[in-house]
Formats: sequence, C-alpha cells, structure tokens
Amino acid sequence: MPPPTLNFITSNANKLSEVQTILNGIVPLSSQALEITEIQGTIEHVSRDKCRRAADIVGGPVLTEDTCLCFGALGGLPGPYIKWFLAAIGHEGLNNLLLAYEDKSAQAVCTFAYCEGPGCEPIIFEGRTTGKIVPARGPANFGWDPIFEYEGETYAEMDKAKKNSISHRGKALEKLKVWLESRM
Ligand SMILES: O=c1[nH]c(=O)c2ncn([C@@H]3O[C@H](COP(=O)(O)OP(=O)(O)OP(=O)(O)O)[C@@H](O)[C@H]3O)c2[nH]1
Ligand SMILES: [Mg+2]
Repeated sequence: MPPPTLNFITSNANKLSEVQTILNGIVPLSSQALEITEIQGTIEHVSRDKCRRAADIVGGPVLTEDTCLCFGALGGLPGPYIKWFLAAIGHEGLNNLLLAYEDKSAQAVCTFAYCEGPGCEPIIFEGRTTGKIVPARGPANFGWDPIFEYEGETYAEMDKAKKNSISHRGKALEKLKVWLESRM
C-alpha cells in the first residue's frame, strides 16, 4: 500500500522546498501556505499546539513543523521565538547577543508534528544539530543559515544536499520516515 499523502502546512517556502527535496520519491506531499497562530512555551508545547490548530483549520490530517534556534549561553533562547528575534535584530544583532559570552554554541531544533485530524493528539518527530553562531557567511536566502556554522561551514555555505544530510530538518524527517514505514 503506498503511503498516504502528507499535507504540510507552512507559510515558509524555504522549509517547504527542503521538505519536498528530502521526502521526494518517498512520501507524496501536498501543502497549504497557512500562517498558524503560535503560542509561547516549550518547544514541544508550541509544536503540539500549532499542529492541533492546523488540523482544526484544515479539518483533516496535517503535518506541521516548528524550528527553534537555541543559544547555549542563553539557556536555550531565542528558541521558538527566533523568527521574531531575527526580524528585529538581524544576523549582526544575533551575534551581538553572545558578545558577553565565550560560549557561542547553538542548537538548531526542528520539530515536525503529525495530527490525524481535529481532536487527535499530534505525534512529534524532533531533530537537533549542534553548531555555533558566527558572523554571516554565504548567501542570505534562508533565515539564519548564514550565521549557523557546523563543522567549519555555515548552513548557507553548504550545498543543499549537504545541509539536508546533517540538518535539524533532515534528522527530524528521518524519524518521520521510519514512523511512516512502520505504518505501511
Ligand atoms: O536559516 C534558517 N535555516 C533553517 O533551516 C530554518 N528553518 C526555519 N528557519 C527560520 O526560523 C524561524 C522559525 O520559525 P517558524 O518555525 O515559526 O517558521 P515560519 O513561521 O517561517 O513558518 P511556519 O511556522 O508557517 O511553518 C523562521 O524565521 C524561519 O525562517 C530557518 N532559518
Ligand atoms: Mg511560524
């Protein structure tokens, strides 16, 4: 039996493109560009709530994703609020947040959530990649890619296939794939 089509709900074209590439030929994907309200809370709370809201809006099965960038020196912040920090202070401002600290480590955390429909409990698939925050290098096509360095290269400097093979998103999708295969 072929796997069911996943309906990925995201307002972010770059996320969608990476997910399409990684799942290409493995899982059929549809998508809707909806902006879902995001609450404050832990990574898991935010992700579960976002997915439940998406399932309520769509009225059926949905896949959602929430990405966090967690600075070691700041106890995990900005975490789920990275989108608003990036918009407000940019790459340089994010670097400046760590000026007072020797520890420049950061974890990129990707949490996919799958919900069967309204009233169902989402299932969570998380991937983490540890790197460090550096002054921007590489093309500024996607969010904070130019300031997240992993083994000497920023995400923005890597070719896409390499990023997908070591990224927070790639790791989370590996777990999703294993789960999907276990259901077939
Ligand atoms: O450089 C990056 N490399 C990545 O791999 C990556 N993944 C997400 N992001 C950014 O981090 C914030 C997450 O917020 P977020 O999860 O709420 O996403 P979003 O609001 O853009 O879309 P969505 O919530 O509708 O799915 C947003 O600013 C995204 O642009 C990334 N930046
Ligand atoms: Mg969002």
